[in-house]
Amino acid sequence: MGESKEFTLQEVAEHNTKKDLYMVIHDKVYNVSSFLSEHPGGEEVILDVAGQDGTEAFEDVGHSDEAREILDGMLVGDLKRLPGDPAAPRTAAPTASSSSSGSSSSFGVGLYAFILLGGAVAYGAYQYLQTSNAAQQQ
Ligand code: HEM
Repeated sequence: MGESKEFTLQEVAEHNTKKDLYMVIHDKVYNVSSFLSEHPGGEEVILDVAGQDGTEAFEDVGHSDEAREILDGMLVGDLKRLPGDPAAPRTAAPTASSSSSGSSSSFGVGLYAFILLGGAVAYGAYQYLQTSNAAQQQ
């Protein structure tokens, strides 16, 4: 423990050139410079996330296990998120099933909870108005 190097997002952002290119995926920091010209998806897409968090870009493509093994060989350390840094993107973990269609479910649950809560409040307000109306009419 504690042996691997830690980088902040600021430090990763300094490595954003072709010859010195770091990239964050799932809060790990990779030095991708040597792989850039070999990437089957082209240099451009990787340069787009040079020095940044490329988790979403990487996972959106649905990269193979082979691609993840290549990543392992380029690991240089862990990302250290500071207070105020953007939170880690909520994409499927590398070990999750190959289907990428479930990523919106957490939002769905929150939305249902919100609607239920809103309904309960509206019902309570309605009941209250009914009773106070009835009281006035007597
Ligand atoms: C350093 C991180 C990355 C590694 C190691 C990597 C590796 C690979 C590998 C091995 C493939 C071949 C297909 C496969 O095995 O899945 C591939 C394809 C591809 N990659 Fe990446 N990739 C990386 C980052 C990215 C990023 C950030 C994007 C941005 C969108 C991207 C876009 C693509 C696309 C579009 C293909 C498909 C190319 C095709 O089939 O014509 N990759 N990548």
